[in-house]
Amino acid sequence: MSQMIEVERSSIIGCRELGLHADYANILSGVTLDIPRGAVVGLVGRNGAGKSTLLRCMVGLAAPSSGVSTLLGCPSLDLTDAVRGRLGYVAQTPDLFEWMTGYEHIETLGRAYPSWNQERCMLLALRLALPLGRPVRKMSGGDQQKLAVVLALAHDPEVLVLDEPVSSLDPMTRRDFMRSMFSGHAENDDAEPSRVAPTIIISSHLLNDLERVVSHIAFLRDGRLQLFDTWDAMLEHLRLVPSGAVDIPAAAIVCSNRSHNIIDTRLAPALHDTGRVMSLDELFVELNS
Ligand SMILES: Nc1ncnc2c1ncn2[C@@H]1O[C@H](COP(=O)(O)OP(=O)(O)OP(=O)(O)O)[C@@H](O)[C@H]1O
Repeated sequence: MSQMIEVERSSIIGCRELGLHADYANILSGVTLDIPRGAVVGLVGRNGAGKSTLLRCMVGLAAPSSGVSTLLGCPSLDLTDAVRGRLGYVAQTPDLFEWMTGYEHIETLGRAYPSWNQERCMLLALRLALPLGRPVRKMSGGDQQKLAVVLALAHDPEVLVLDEPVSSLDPMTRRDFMRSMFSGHAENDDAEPSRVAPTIIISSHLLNDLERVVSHIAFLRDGRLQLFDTWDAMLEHLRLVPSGAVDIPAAAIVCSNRSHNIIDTRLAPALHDTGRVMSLDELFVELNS
C-alpha cells in the first residue's frame, strides 16, 4: 500500500495515522499530530500508554505497522545524516558507554557533529555539577541522565526528543536542569539571547515541571492520542463540570467519568463560565479515570 500520506509542511514532526501492533496488542493506534516549529510539547500518559514507543517511531528507532511519521520533512525511517545532525534524542535509559568518562563522551561526540558547541556543552555540565572525570559506571543514575541530555543539547539541535529526561533528578537539580534545557524559550531567553530555540517533545510524569515550560500538551491513552492542543488553550477552554450539573451538548464533551465531564467550551460557548479550570495534574487524572 502507498505510504503517500500528506503531512503538514510546516510541522517539524508529523505523524499520520501511526499504528504499531506487537505481541497481539495495539501499542499505538491512529496517532495523528503535527508539532509546529518552536513548540515545547509535553507528552503525557499512564505507564504503558505508548509514549516511548511513539517517540521511538518519531526518531526512526521503531517501525510503525501502519501510517507514517516525518521529522524535519524526512520520513523518520529514512533519516538522512543531515537530518540526524539536526536532531537530539535522549532515550529513557541513557545511551552511554559504561567505561567512558564524561570528558571522553564529549570528545567523541564533539568530533562527530560539525555544529558541536563546546562552550555551551561545558557551561551546561558546569551548571549541572556533572562529574565529567568519572566513568559512566561510577556516576549516579541522575548524573548519567544529565550527561545524556548535555550531550544531546551540545550540538544545538533544531529538534530535541526527550524521553523522561528528569525522572532521576532531585527537585533542586531538576529546576536547574529545566532552566538550562529550556533556555531560549519564553521567559528563559535572557540566558542565551542569540540562540534559536529548538522544537522539543518531552515525555514526563512530572506534571508540575512540565506545566511551567510547555507550549503544547499531548495526552496519550492506550496508544491513542486523546488530546493535543496548546496548554494555554486547554487552560482557557477546558472546564471540569460535575456530572448532571448542566445540559452539555454531546459535541462539547471531551471525556466523561462517573463523577465529572471535561468540556471544551469552544463547542459550548454558553458554558464558558460553568465548571472550573484544571491544573495539568487534575486534567491528567480526569482524562485517565
Ligand atoms: N518491543 C515491544 N514488543 C512488545 N511490546 C512492547 C514493546 N515495547 C513496548 N511494548 C509494550 O508497549 C506498551 C507501551 O510501552 P511504552 O514503553 O511505549 O509505554 P510508556 O508510555 O513509555 O510507559 P512508561 O510511562 O512506563 O515509560 C507497553 O504495554 C509495553 O509493554
